[in-house]
Amino acid sequence: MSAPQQIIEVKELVKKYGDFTAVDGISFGVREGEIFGLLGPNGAGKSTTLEIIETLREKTSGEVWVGGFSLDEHPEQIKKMIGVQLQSSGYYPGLNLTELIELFAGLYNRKVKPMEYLEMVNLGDKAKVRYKALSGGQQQRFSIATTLINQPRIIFLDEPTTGLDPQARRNLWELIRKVRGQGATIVITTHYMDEAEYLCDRVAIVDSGRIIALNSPDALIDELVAGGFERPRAVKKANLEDVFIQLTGREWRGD
Ligand SMILES: Nc1ncnc2c1ncn2[C@@H]1O[C@H](COP(=O)(O)OP(=O)(O)OP(=O)(O)O)[C@@H](O)[C@H]1O
Repeated sequence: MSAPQQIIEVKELVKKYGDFTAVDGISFGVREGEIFGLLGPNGAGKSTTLEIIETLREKTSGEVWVGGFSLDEHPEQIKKMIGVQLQSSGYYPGLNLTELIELFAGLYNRKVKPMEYLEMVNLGDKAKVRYKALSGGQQQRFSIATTLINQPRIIFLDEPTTGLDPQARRNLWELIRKVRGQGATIVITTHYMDEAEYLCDRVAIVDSGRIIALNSPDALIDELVAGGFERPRAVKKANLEDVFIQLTGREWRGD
């Protein structure tokens, strides 16, 4: 097969759990430097797809390349170039944030200044606080900091804003954009349409283990409108979330 042109290439990926097909022949490519979204409802197969690319889950069939390396032949090379967001259960509850960053750095065999990472995600004042004492938004920001320690070319974020309030979500969106601005490619799963529209350069809409559309959010909307679609009522220039943010402020707070 010819050499892949994109930083991630997925071809005809299938994952079965017994008789159930969770991922049903998915193919897509991710371009270097983009924020690529897997958008779909609960159970669509987004996490399964992500975990296979991350080398954390066995596939049933299909092919995956990351940074030119085949998942079947060079999973170790792939692990070196990716940053994976751990679920919160993966953190030692008794360690403070500085100690946790040092622990990760040790795993990756890197010397780092923990404060640089904490400041990047606006947690400099929490350096001596334990992970479990953080709020939901702070925990998500911290977990993004840990994905950066390995200086990865590609960062995978699985539903990074689920359960956060509007300020915390928007703060996290800005953080994700900042990380991309430093040169990383980002693959994100979400079931929030506004998140995909705001953050992603391109999205694959996943449903029942298949990709049913893939394009930039603008192009997908334009295609729909070109097909004669009209919203049933006039579109307002703001939504309730905008009202909430306007009233309660945009600044960092105890999120
Ligand atoms: N270990 C497993 N054994 C059996 N079925 C599984 C397993 N893991 C996931 N599934 C099933 O595979 C389907 C896809 O799950 P997956 O977690 O990939 O979906 P998702 O799109 O990420 O959804 P969510 O947003 O709910 O996380 C679901 O129906 C789920 O129940």
